[in-house]
Amino acid sequence: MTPAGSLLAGTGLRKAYGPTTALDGAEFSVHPGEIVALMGPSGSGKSTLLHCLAGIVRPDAGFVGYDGQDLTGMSDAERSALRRTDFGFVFQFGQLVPELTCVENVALPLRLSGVRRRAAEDRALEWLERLKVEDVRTRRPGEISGGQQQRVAVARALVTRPRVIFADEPTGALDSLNGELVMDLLSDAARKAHAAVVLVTHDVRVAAYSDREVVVRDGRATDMAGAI
Ligand SMILES: Nc1ncnc2c1ncn2[C@@H]1O[C@H](COP(=O)(O)OP(=O)(O)OP(=O)(O)O)[C@@H](O)[C@H]1O
Repeated sequence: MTPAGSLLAGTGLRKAYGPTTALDGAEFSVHPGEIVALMGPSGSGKSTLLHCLAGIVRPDAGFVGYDGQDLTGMSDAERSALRRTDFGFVFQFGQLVPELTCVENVALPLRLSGVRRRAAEDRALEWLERLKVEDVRTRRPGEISGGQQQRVAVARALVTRPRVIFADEPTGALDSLNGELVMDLLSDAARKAHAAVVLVTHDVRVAAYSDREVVVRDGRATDMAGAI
């Protein structure tokens, strides 16, 4: 169902929004432990491809295979359960729950999978320390900076040790030092925990952390290694 050795793969993915073709037969695959950067001009379909691969957007045609399962054939409930247990998300905006403190936000995915409050918050605090935002643990997202929010969101994405990490401009709100910190932690997730990491970025410094760059243009994806 997926190319040999790959953990996640999309084949013949098509998606239109009204008259706009966002994906036009895109192909993509990623192995465990591999970091792939999706690059390309604005509006070329990078985010749509990421969202299809993550089971957030259902493609009009084509299929997504994950670990021997057909993601496109699953019900919404099955896909949400899979996203919670196996996937981690780092998006630039709007992912923290405004009513919860930062430590509660990071602990949330663990709580949803049945970990007790104390243990979940201990682990959440360790990740806040790794991201150097432990000092904002009792504050709510509206009371901290955009860059701090992004680091809290990275902590929340990594706390469950996901098998696939989807990151859309993961360093967009960060200065270069904190950008490096986030990229080092995403690299660790790939190298040490063998997570597959799919990154959307315009930043060549971020892309430099990847093993492979895939260029998306007019809704099609081309592996740069194959193009050389
Ligand atoms: N929800 C939506 N409704 C309507 N059109 C959409 C929607 N999402 C994306 N599109 C359109 O689909 C095309 C691909 O968008 P997408 O966001 O995937 O591109 P992108 O490469 O990620 O762009 P950027 O680099 O600017 O974030 C664009 O023409 C965009 O306007």
